[in-house]
Amino acid sequence: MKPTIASFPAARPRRMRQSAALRALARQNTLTVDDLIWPIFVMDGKDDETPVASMPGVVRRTVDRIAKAALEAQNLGIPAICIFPYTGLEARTEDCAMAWDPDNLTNQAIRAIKDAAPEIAVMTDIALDPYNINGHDGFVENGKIVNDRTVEALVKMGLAQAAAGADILGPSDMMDGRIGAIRSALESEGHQDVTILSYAAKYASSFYGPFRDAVGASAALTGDKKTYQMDPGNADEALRLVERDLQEGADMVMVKPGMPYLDICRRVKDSFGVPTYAYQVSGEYAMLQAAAQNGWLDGEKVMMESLLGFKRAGCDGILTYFATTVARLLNT
Ligand SMILES: NCC(=O)CCC(=O)O
Repeated sequence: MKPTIASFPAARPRRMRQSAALRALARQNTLTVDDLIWPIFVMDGKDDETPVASMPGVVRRTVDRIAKAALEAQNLGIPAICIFPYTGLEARTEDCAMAWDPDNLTNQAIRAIKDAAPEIAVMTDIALDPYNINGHDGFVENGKIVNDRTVEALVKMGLAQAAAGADILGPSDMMDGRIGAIRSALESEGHQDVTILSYAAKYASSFYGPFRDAVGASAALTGDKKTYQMDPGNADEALRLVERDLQEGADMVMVKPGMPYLDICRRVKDSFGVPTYAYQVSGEYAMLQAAAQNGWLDGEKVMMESLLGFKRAGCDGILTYFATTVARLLNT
């Protein structure tokens, strides 16, 4: 589209910026509570929570507290909540069997949320890393992360989450062929209405550091995830992966991290026009919070501006640790 504009002084673009009223009328993108997905951390125990040191304002909660938090989120109008389990070394094994245990932390949390806050959509994470002794998203054989055997395990993990009542499955593992395998298993096991939000373009990023502290993965992880997550220099590959995941049965797609990858969000939205999400990851959150705590940035303003940026880049929603803070602000 090429806008037709007069030349100066007939055109004075500042006219439309002169008052809050005119700016509001002309504003193309806005952030609403409907755009938010709230990632939360669940841990073992009862009626307890512990702060995540590298993510000021974020806590890990026991299942009962997760249920309360979900109800609070539902009351704020937040449409979805995404569960990540905190797992110590004792939950981690070579065969990752806990990942598809019907009573693992995630599945307990799904049931508790469904009970306490039935209207909020429950999203999960599918990857073996919380239960893997070496912290990888897939099985490791002779130093290599193996694809096809991992996909079989991811299918079991997804089916257990669907059986527990998850509304949105989020395969974040970046193995090849997992979306198709999960989709056909859901079909044949009677879970045809369960949606898949594929982490289609997930980059091997250094912005995940605080998250790995939050879920207890920092100590477990050996090496890096560069053989399965995307190279930060690539853009066209993201479009190929999104297209593939859509063809395999994803309902929604995600770009991750968020702020450094807004170009990818825009290209994905323009190319496919499907529900597109970005994950404003832990490092992005930590960065903004640290600067705000030092008085170097206005925390509230940069929070809102950073999230509006995702809307402008074409996203339909954002996974953000700021979700409840933003919702409260938008609701006042
Ligand atoms: N699979 C989930 C993540 O890797 C989250 C990353 C983050 O928030 O840094």
